[in-house]
Amino acid sequence: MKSSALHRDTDLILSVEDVNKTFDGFKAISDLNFYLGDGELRTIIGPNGAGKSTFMDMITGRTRPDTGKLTMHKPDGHDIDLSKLPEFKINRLGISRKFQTPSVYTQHSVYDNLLLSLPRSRTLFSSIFYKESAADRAAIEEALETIRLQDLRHEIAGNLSHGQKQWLEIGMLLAQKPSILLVDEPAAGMTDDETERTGELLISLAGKHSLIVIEHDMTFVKQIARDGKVTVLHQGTVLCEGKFDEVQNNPKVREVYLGRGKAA
Ligand SMILES: Nc1ncnc2c1ncn2[C@@H]1O[C@H](COP(=O)(O)OP(=O)(O)OP(=O)(O)O)[C@@H](O)[C@H]1O
Repeated sequence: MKSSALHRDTDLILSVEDVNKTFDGFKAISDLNFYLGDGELRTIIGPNGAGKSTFMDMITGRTRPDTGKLTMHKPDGHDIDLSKLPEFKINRLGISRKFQTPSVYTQHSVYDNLLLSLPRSRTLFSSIFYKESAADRAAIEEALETIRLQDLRHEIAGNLSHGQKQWLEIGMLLAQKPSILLVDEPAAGMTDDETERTGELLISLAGKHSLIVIEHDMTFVKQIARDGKVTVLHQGTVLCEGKFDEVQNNPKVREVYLGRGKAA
């Protein structure tokens, strides 16, 4: 039952099958199997060292699996073997990653940050002849609306709050129209209000994009998971998968994760 072909009926966008990764004799990822539906918002939790970052690193090509398959399923029916591709080519396929710390151009305005992130505009930006097109402006307006920073479009990004910077960076990634967006602990360091708004933002992206969100904050996980699936990683493999309540009440999860006092 591990053939990716068998899973095509269910509109998958990503299959990770029998993946292993060892660092200096330490098995960071162990027989990992994971399937992401097209348009799904999947939350991943797991204790420190469970392999969450390594998992994302393998999807984006930052780290190569020792064995196993990572396949992106394109809407046109083509399957692409990610394990053979360099990082920049995986990015060009529409797999984008948002790291935990915000990365924006602090000297530029919110608007110009979004302009800079549009495909092709970065190399042209410094040219005095560069003028954004109507399509560019429409894409920027759409991103501003999605991240709810319309009123701060002229603000210098360096002056934004931590949460606003995170939303801006998400907007910058969205300007590239990713198919799969990987988001690493978006709520870390945010106020409660910012956390809730971030949850609303991610929920609004599901359907248009497929998302994998790693998070430790259980209130936030509950907010974004809603009726969707939560995957629990432990010792480099999937310990269990299910709805938030099922996962939270699973004795194995409580033992390895919730029982360690990190969660609600
Ligand atoms: N480049 C590397 N070299 C050696 N060991 C590594 C490397 N990358 C990760 N590891 C080890 O693999 C294991 C999994 O690490 P990983 O960072 O993927 O876990 P994580 O679930 O993201 O943890 P955290 O929640 O603390 O970020 C850890 O024991 C880590 O020390």
